[in-house]
Amino acid sequence: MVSIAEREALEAVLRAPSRRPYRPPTEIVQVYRRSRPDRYASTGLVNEQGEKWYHLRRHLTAELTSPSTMQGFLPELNTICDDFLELVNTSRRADGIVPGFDQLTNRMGLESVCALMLGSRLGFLERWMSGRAATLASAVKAHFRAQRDSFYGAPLWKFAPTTLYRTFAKSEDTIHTIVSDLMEEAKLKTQKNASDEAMREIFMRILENPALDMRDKKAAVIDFITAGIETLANSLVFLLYLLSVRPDWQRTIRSELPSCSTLTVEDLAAAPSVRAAISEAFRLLPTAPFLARLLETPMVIAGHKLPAGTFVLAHTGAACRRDENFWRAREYLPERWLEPRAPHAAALVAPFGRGRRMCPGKRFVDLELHLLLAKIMQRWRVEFDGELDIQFDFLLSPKSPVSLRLVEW
Ligand code: HEM
Repeated sequence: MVSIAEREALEAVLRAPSRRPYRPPTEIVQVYRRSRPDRYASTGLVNEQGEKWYHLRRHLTAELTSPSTMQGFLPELNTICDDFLELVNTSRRADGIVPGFDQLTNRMGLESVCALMLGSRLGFLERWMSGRAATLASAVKAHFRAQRDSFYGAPLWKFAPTTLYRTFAKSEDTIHTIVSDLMEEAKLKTQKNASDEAMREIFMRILENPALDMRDKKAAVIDFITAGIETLANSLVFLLYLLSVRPDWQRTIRSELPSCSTLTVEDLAAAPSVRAAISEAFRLLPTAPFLARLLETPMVIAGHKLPAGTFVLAHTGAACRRDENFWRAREYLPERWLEPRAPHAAALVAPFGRGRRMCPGKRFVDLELHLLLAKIMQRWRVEFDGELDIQFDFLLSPKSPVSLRLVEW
């Protein structure tokens, strides 16, 4: 395995043309799914390679990456964000502190990604979650942790069904069962009530696509849900934490926003300070701080010859913190995105990856983070005491629990 963080090396690896980029799979998912052909026709979009990956990508992501589908989802997303703010408000103490803010953002991630993928609201933002919502939330967490541990720990699970492997299999099993039930329910609801087409568009397109095996459809929903929740939740925590040191920027954001609660694409476009705040948070604290690739052709990097098949970790996050790539690189300065000061190697900021394997959730996340930040700033300013504890948890994650303060303007 080779790690790189130099600008030229990163550009060479991430810009190498490839029709079917090879990202090393998470082996525990691969092994488990191959052992369950009754449930899985493939290892899924995140872990497949080559033609099979291309087939899944083509049929599963067209709607998700379409600007018009996302615009159609905007009214629903406005409501989901408002419900999240209400949940935050009810959890807020008299001094403005919101204990366990990270848990709330996780519920927000679950509700919005499930609404997007299943076309119906599941109740993760209700004050008291249903038993099924709580079970799904903890299975998603266990699934994620087990993947991380299988990646970094001793690979004993490859030789015997260790506790780690059983935990992973149990979480995958729980998620599969719940997602199967939810898909059935969502299908029935859709047949009964065709009024909310924008919200159901992605789900129905996937469900009705004759080119996809039903097992792949379920695996896709599982993969989208598990890929989207922690990433989204962590990004919101990091964004608010970084912004807490810039009360002036918070005031600028607020001054650019209207006071109405339903925000449109035009409202967001008229607030460039929101975009700048988000871009800067992704530069300084990206939840996915590196990208993994397998070289398809031999390459010479910094004078070293690397053969085809080399596993490369491209540390875009580390490169973004170097002064040779960004002016005052270690500081949170959203203004750099409105008036760039050299050096400004914007191409190194790749929180959603690069090329054809880039995150298909990017457009959705962009919209959701814009809405959330705008709505929070309309109502409160954010304060944080001290430093946020961050751990490398497969992704960069805040060490739980996170408490921040939301103060009325
Ligand atoms: C802030 C939130 C998110 C971040 C930072 C993020 C980041 C990433 C990154 C870095 C990759 C790897 C890209 C590459 O190798 O070039 C990826 C892949 C992926 N993401 Fe996301 N993601 C986020 C949210 C989401 C959401 C909400 C969804 C689903 C709705 C999603 C679904 C996926 C899928 C399915 C892949 C695999 C794509 C493929 O291999 O073709 N992600 N994401």
